[in-house]
Amino acid sequence: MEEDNIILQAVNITKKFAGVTALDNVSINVHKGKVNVIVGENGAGKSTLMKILSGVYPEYDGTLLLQGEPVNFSNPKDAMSKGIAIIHQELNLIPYLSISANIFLGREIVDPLGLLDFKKMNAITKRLLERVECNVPATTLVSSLRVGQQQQVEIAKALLEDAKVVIMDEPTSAITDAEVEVLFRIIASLKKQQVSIVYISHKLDELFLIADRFVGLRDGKMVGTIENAEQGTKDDLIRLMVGRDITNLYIKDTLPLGDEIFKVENVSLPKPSNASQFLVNNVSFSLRKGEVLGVFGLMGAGRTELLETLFGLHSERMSGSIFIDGRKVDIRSVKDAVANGMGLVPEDRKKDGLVLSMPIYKNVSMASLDQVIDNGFLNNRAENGLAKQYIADLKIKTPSQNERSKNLSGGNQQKVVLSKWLATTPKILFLDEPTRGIDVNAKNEIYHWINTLAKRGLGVLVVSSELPEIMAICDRIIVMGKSRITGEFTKNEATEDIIMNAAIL
Ligand SMILES: Nc1ncnc2c1ncn2[C@@H]1O[C@H](COP(=O)(O)OP(=O)(O)OP(=O)(O)O)[C@@H](O)[C@H]1O
Repeated sequence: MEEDNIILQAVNITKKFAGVTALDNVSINVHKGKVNVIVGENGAGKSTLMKILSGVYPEYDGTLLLQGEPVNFSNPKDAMSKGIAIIHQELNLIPYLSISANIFLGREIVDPLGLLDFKKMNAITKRLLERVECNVPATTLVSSLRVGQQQQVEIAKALLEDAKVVIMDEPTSAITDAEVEVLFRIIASLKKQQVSIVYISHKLDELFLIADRFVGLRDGKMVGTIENAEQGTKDDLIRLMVGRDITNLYIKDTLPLGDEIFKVENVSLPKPSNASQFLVNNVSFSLRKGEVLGVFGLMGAGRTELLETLFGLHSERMSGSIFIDGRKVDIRSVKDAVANGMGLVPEDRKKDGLVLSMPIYKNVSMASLDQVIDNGFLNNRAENGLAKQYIADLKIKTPSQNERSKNLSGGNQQKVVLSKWLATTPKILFLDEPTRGIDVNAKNEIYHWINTLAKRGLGVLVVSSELPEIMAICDRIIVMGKSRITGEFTKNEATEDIIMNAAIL
């Protein structure tokens, strides 16, 4: 590869945090007009490297070269003015401002009188929105946009500054399949304009659709590249990430099922704004001990609302009945749910699952304080012991149980949330998208965990929008569409086509 095909280079980059070397002498090249995919297990250092490339971390050892010239970005704005933009997993728009105001925030256009030139800014925004296939007026409030559209606005914002490199950190983790298609078309058109993409994702199948080349990171080190993505196989990619083949790929054991542990009858949840429309509409199902029941549905089908309703989060509006071990229960709060042996690992770990500023051990014990209280006092040793056990069991990558949760990589944060709920020793566990943002190896480990829990006699309800996942890990699958149950299939009956057809009813 000739030098002029390389737009951005990281040369011998080392980045240390207290106690952790996140990047160890890493050198990578970003090729011009290509989709450069960075792969690696959770905690490998991908996000840290992206933050260095985009000015979020101005301090590190080593050098960045932009078109062969050394650069040092003092902050993301500085990086952006030099043509490097980053689209974070959590989008950064201001909801109560218009699209145009967001795009021009901090770089507003003023007319000769010094007044804000809305007409000009709206006109430029309109053109940028067209480039990213977002067909809404420039004056639309960001709060009224779907997540996928907000992401398109972020990309439009990057294009305003004529980005040469756009970094995307797990861009498809929260958008619909239709929005993914639009995103991939935008990426293709950016490539044509010689814009370079740096892309991180754990969804291996999608990577093969868009990657031109792969760069592998492992434990903070650069371990190799696959220069021609078309010639790489899924096994090559896994080997690059993990350093070995994953031989123990998951297939669920078929276990004898126990008695019915959980039953739901005619559960409904009306919309807060309109009691004649429903977020969950007349849902009934049952779950047996040792059973893994999947809930599949497209975005907005009511899956997360169903779990929340059953977990006592909307008790004031909910109707219908819940039975545990054949006994009718009244779940009016999360506390009631936990007291009745239920656990919920939520979809949005940062918002609902973790207190990020707290150390790991506090998060792990948070929902099971009775286990770590001695004579009315918190027993620090018991709390630490509990956390240590889960760090070992779930292979959480951290210097110690004292590390603040916000310093963990995304995948490892997810494992802490899982630990928190396993520590409550639930009888019924709800998992909402349990492997989002999780690498291929850790996914496999989590599947084995789910199997182990089922063997211990738990009833497990798993919501997932990944069809291959739900088909691999469940004994039975219910499908939701438009807030109702639209299909139910055993493991043997389920095929991707049948499930998808039920979901789009
Ligand atoms: N601010 C921080 N303070 C301390 N340690 C950190 C900080 N940020 C990252 N780390 C550590 O650096 C390592 C690399 O983390 P990074 O987030 O870059 O991984 P990643 O490859 O993006 O992982 P994932 O796929 O799980 O998101 C991890 O061990 C993480 O705990």
